[in-house]
Amino acid sequence: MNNPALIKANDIGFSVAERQILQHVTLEVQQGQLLTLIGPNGAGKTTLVRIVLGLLQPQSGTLHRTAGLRIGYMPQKLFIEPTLPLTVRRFLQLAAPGRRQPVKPLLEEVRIAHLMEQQVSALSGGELQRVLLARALSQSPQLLVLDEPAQGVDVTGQTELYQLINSIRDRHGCGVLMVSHDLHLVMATTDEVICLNQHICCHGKPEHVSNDPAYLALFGRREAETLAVYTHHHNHSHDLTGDISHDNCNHDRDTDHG
Ligand SMILES: Nc1ncnc2c1ncn2[C@@H]1O[C@H](COP(=O)(O)OP(=O)(O)OP(=O)(O)O)[C@@H](O)[C@H]1O
Repeated sequence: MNNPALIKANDIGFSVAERQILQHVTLEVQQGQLLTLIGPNGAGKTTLVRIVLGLLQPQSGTLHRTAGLRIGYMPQKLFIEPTLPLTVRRFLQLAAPGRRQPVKPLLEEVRIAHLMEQQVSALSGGELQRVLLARALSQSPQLLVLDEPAQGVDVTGQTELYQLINSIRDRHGCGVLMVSHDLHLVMATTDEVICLNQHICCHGKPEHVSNDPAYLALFGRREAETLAVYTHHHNHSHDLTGDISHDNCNHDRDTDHG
């Protein structure tokens, strides 16, 4: 794909209180590209997303965004006070007060127009995720950043949601940076996958990554995925904090075959 890059992160490093959270992370998202970030719990995915959004400043490396880039962000968690009377319509109006996009087409796009007058507190997990997606779309984004958009959604609903995200990408031609735990569910719709565990363990087309030894070491066993207990057995190891305790791997963008 040779579309213009919307964001370019180069050799990003980030640490908190001397604990390295990310190191040597390089990636770019192009217009119309769907890039999935995959990695175990605590791998640094949300931290990287927050750096891309400009909410965190990396200690090393550079992040370049296209001038004036409009980003629609769907956070991993959004606490909405359950006792607050708030309809879906009002919630979306509050999300983009300056832009005042009509709410109905947004909800039609995510296929929940019938829920416009429903209380947000009464939504199912899958419905809430679609409302949050509509909220991200209310920014007319050139780049959609989705942090585990399918969490709290059953497997059938997850597949539908990923298909919906893909169709939104096709319709709007926006770039998508998406965090996911399950490569198998996103494989069909993802252009490129980056497998992150503090550094980039491997990257490439989904079929390539799914056969990469580093990916298999992290995610190979389905039961391990189900239990969200991940092991990491390539040519270096991570201590309890996730730090690399010894390593002879290549820390640049090239694949780290474990
Ligand atoms: N502000 C912070 N202070 C201290 N540690 C932090 C901070 N933010 C993140 N971390 C740590 O950095 C690591 C990476 O966190 P992050 O949320 O980016 O991981 P993740 O890959 O998104 O995980 P998950 O899949 O569980 O959501 C975690 O071990 C987390 O505890």
